Amino acid sequence: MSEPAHATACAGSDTSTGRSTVSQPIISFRDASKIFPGRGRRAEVRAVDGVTLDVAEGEIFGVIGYSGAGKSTLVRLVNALEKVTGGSVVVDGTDLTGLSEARLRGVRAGIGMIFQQFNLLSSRTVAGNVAYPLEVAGWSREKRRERVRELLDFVGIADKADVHPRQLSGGQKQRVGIARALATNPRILLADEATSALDPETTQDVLALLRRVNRELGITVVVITHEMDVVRAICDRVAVMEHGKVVELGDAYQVFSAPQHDVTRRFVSTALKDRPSPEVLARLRERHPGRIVTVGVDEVAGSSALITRTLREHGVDGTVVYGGITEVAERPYGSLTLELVAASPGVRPLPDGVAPADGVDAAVAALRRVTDVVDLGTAADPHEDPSVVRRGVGQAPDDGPGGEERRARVIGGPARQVGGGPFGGPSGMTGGNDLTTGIIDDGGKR
Ligand SMILES: Nc1ncnc2c1ncn2[C@@H]1O[C@H](COP(=O)(O)OP(=O)(O)OP(=O)(O)O)[C@@H](O)[C@H]1O
Repeated sequence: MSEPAHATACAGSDTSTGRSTVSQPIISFRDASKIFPGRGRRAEVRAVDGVTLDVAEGEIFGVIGYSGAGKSTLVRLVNALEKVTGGSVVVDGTDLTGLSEARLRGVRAGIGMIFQQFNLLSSRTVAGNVAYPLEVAGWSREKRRERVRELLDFVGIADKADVHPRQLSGGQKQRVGIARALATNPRILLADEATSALDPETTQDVLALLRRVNRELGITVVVITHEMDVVRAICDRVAVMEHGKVVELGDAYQVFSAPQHDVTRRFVSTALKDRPSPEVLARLRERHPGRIVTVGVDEVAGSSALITRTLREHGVDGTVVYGGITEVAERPYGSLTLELVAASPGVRPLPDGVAPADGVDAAVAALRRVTDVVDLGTAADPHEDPSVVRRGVGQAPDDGPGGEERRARVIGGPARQVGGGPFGGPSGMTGGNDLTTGIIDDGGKR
């Protein structure tokens, strides 16, 4: 794993945002397990299996995994919609193990939750939905009205207060869900596949709203998803789950740039489309006979200006033939694939002592000193792309001298042992809903 799971203080958010980078955990899982007993011939299910991790106060923490990995069960342990069968979960200093229902209601009051299917009350207006947890909590009519107005303003649907959910788009419904979850000022928001039913553009809008919830209201957000793009867009840290266990845990940028586990590599490859596939590479070689290299671009090494300067110093022309630079946790990350050709001395004088034939080799060596480089050879002498192997089955790459040190600079810590690549209730609702706290539950989707 990328990070000791037992740490009591957690690495927090991006320093460039000016937010605190270290804070105390607001949620702690300690060897937490949830085993659903077998029934008849059905075997027991270890939905959550010995998970130890901390969620830092004020961060956006992602939990990613394929279907059945245990993500939903893990977060349902946080508001005790499911109870641990082993280990413990501590929320905001309170150990939930063995807590009475009355005490649990107090803990739940500090936790909001939103769902993939929104779970709105179809018989109530938008304002009525948002007011619902306030009614349950005993707020006066006047205070409720004021709070609902404030919340609908915050989520950007003040004009929809009097319409019913059926008249709303998916994105608007989720905004109502978010407003309702925030109504009683929770300190934690759990988002269970909150954007999975939305189109890509609406997904971005809702993710931007969740980021505002985190930044402007200081609410810790735990995002469950099966989409690495969601992690890329908003998460500070991420836990990758498989078969009930956390198989990788770390800063989102670090996990993207040096994924350790096969499952993580598969997720990362779905979110980063910057590398040419073998088929694309074959076509590139047909069109570009020169030396093809893929260079990493990130906030420390490999800025395009640095790459251009390095090539110029070696009398080499570089043409971008493929690539993409995106943001991971609001920091630049990606790669460019270049065709390198020694500049003709007639066109541009070579630096002293550089012969045209040496230029490309020397430039590749120099690029390796400033960024991660995958040398794909030429059409006449093609080199295999090790990242195809690396991203597929996880062999450790040889990313050239200085690779570990470079990655350490990128992730802001000491050099690590890494095996990853250089880029390397009421009507209309289902489920059990706690009418005392206004907690809305989707019944665990089962
Ligand atoms: N109430 C339950 N009774 C029995 N088994 C359950 C129950 N809830 C979940 N499970 C099982 O626990 C495992 C983990 O389920 P969980 O819903 O936590 O996974 P998930 O990663 O959220 O999956 P998905 O993305 O499909 O929702 C699955 O095998 C599931 O069938």
